[in-house]
Amino acid sequence: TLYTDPSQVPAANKYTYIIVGAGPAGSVLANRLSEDSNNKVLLIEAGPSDSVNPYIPVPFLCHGLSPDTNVNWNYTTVPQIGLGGRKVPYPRGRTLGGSSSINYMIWTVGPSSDFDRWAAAVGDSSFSWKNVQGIIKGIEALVPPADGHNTTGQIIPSIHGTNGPVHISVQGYPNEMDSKVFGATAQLSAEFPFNEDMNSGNPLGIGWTQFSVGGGVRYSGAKAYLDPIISSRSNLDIVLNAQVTKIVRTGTSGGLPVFNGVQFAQSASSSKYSFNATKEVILAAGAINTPQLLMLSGIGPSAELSSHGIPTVVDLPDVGAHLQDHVVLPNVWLVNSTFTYDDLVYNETLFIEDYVQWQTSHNGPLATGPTTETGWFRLPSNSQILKAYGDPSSGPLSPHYEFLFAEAFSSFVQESPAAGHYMMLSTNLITPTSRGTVKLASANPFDDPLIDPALLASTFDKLTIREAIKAARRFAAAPAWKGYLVGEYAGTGFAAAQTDAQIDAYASANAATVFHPFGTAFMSPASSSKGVVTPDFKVKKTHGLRIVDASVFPYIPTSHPQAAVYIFAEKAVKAIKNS
Ligand SMILES: Cc1cc2nc3c(=O)[nH]c(=O)nc-3n(C[C@H](O)[C@H](O)[C@H](O)COP(=O)(O)OP(=O)(O)OC[C@H]3O[C@@H](n4cnc5c(N)ncnc54)[C@H](O)[C@@H]3O)c2cc1C
Repeated sequence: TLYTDPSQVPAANKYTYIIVGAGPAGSVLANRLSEDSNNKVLLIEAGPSDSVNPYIPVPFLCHGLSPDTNVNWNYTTVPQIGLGGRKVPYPRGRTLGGSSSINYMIWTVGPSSDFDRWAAAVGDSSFSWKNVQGIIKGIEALVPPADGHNTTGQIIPSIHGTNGPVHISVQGYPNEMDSKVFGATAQLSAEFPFNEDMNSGNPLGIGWTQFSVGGGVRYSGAKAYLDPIISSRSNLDIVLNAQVTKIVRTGTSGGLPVFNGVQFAQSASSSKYSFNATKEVILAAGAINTPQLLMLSGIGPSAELSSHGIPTVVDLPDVGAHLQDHVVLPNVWLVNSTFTYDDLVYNETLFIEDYVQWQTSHNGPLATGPTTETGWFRLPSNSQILKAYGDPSSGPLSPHYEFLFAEAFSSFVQESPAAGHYMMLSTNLITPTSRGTVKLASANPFDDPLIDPALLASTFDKLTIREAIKAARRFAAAPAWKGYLVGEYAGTGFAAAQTDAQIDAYASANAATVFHPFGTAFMSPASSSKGVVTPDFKVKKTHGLRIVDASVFPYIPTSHPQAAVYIFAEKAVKAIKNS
């Protein structure tokens, strides 16, 4: 049953599992745990249905879902030291599908070494690359792009799943820039090699972006895992517009506090409702709201809790610590072209034509994701930066920085100019050594948490993004761009940023988040005094409570991370079913 208001859930209902948050992780859990008809499952989502915003299913319109929309928590960071004290928007999805309903849909599983490093860090080989292959194939269904073109040479079908819930495709509708990107890749292949499929375990090089898009439609966690079962599974209840305000301690077992109750409400002024799970409460509220909720419930660093008058039930200092995020720096070039996606911003008639085409056939330019090529690179092995600061990557296949290409103006700091044609080649920092925090602003669950992703805060991060910008300029100097790239855009300070000091100042003034918070309730061996959850996703020093979402990763994926979240969630299901 789908309830749109907390007051509709019958008070007499009994649940085996209560899941908090309907992002990709929560959607996987709700589907898999309700496969067993003996389980009665309640999925609680703070936001509304994903049907309230018509842009959600339209791949290219992901740009219109952040910031400040009705399916978003619309957070802002605290002032960022590495960004000259700027605060930056920090969108998180607040609807069925969570952030996978507002994200940019880039689908990357990351390097094999990420999985092997997680396995080593948590002391459990089931997380290794070799051991998650079956899980990855079970999640994916590789499908043709919306324009149906032959994808030979763009993707290796044999490494993908064919029958999973999340549809995956390359973008379709090749544009003018694509041939230039691959021309430059061929010309400069020693530094920027072509990679036919970056989801093979080796992402390095430049290739076609794969998206969680099928048939021209976004595949969010909700579309993939909830839509197919929402009306048929009588043992699954979903309640929308219900914000969990506290995880409730219901007793003690074996000397440990049992946390299998939840309290939720529609808003600060509305009534509160409480339910207990007979087995477990599973937090899947994401890397920002999961630590917030733990702290509101007395689970976290005791000094932080007592500063807000919250009694500590379980002292876990790593709750809200170790926040890791990727940094985006959109670099813009002017291009010599009569059409780029900028025209959709300038020409309303054209936009409406394309939108109508998408509405009638799920086809056309809006049926594709926003960034047609992606590249992953390492600092050179003799790099002074690696010598001085160590190598934070997971191994020789793990990238330090990324290129993302889009045939349009893009800046997180400025509005689009009123005219002109542009290309964006963003340089993204993938292995940050900075660590930030999520803290409470107050004991009121309806106050936004204080989010400090510490963007570009460390010297390693600053020096690496500087090298990435220089690499992007080397790539843009390839002969293939001649006649197409006109010059670097001046308005963001890019063209004028030539000395190292100028480049650093430009990066600090223009960088923002790639929206990938991770690690705020990280996993470690059960015997370790560090960390928040055990390798079977149980919250340490408690009974009846697990966390399954982006919070639990000991290191941020060196990729776009949604695939890793699905993989961890499918792994967690196995752990829950086995216990
Ligand atoms: C704008 C944007 C673009 C992105 N682009 C990409 C991309 O292209 N590729 C990629 O791989 N990744 C991308 N990501 C990241 C990716 O979407 C996330 O890593 C992933 O969704 C995290 O999943 P999650 O289940 O941990 O949390 P979330 O997806 O954040 O879901 C958490 C859910 O819990 C709900 N919730 C939170 N608190 C409560 C509460 N107290 N009570 C009830 N419900 C609650 C939220 O409303 C939300 O629905 C992007 C993210 C954003 C925001």
